[in-house]
Amino acid sequence: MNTNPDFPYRLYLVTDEKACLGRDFFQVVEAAVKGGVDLVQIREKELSEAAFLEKTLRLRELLDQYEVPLVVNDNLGVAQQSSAAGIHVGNNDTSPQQIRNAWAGCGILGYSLEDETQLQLPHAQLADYIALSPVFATPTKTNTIIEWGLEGVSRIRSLIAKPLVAIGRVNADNAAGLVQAGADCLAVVSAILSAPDPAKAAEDIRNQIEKAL
Ligand SMILES: Cc1ncc(COP(=O)(O)OP(=O)(O)O)c(N)n1
Ligand SMILES: Cc1nc(C(=O)O)sc1CCOP(=O)(O)O
Ligand SMILES: [Mg+2]
Repeated sequence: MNTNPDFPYRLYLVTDEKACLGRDFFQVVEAAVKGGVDLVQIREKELSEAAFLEKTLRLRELLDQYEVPLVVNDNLGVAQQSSAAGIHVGNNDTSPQQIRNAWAGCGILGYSLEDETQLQLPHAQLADYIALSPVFATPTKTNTIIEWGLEGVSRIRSLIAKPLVAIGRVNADNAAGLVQAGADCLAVVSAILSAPDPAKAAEDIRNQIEKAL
């Protein structure tokens, strides 16, 4: 288990307005934070650049009240203009090298690992955390390549000391196993945003994480 003081986060909410099932986006995210989410990524793939920036600024204002950092998915311009805490990128996005060169204020740089050989890339070496993409296949994001599974989490844990984030069909039933396998932080979309009670769903996952630490 990683105790990196620069990445103390355990429960990472990744947004998707569709997953809120028609409920108010900001109220659902706020409930999740009250339930134990300690890091949020805004990931809204269907918005225009202007709408994404506006939503990011509004979400930042909300999260600032709880001292919960906001990470922006993919979009370096929006991340910089909103003074977000950081950015998450995958293998088809702006590279971590470009981000480090262009944005001195980037506090949290996340990178999606889809293949063990990518650990050797500068992408992985420049990242503040590595996301295992995905630990379990999920209908929320289908353009993925592999499934790491618990065995993949353990293998990557044995190879690197960097914080490891598990994403993909994470829920209260598999949370403890993922932490025991070596994940430092669990990233969740639907098990929280689509839950009847998002605060309780976050609290249940958080409790499983804390028990397994
Ligand atoms: C925490 C976290 N992990 C993985 C991803 C996926 O990023 P990426 O591979 O760039 O895919 P998109 O999210 O851009 O569709 C993520 N966003 N967050
Ligand atoms: C945003 C994202 N990235 C993934 C990856 O594998 O890189 S899986 C994913 C969505 C995770 O949604 P849910 O918690 O509903 O399964
Ligand atoms: Mg991306």
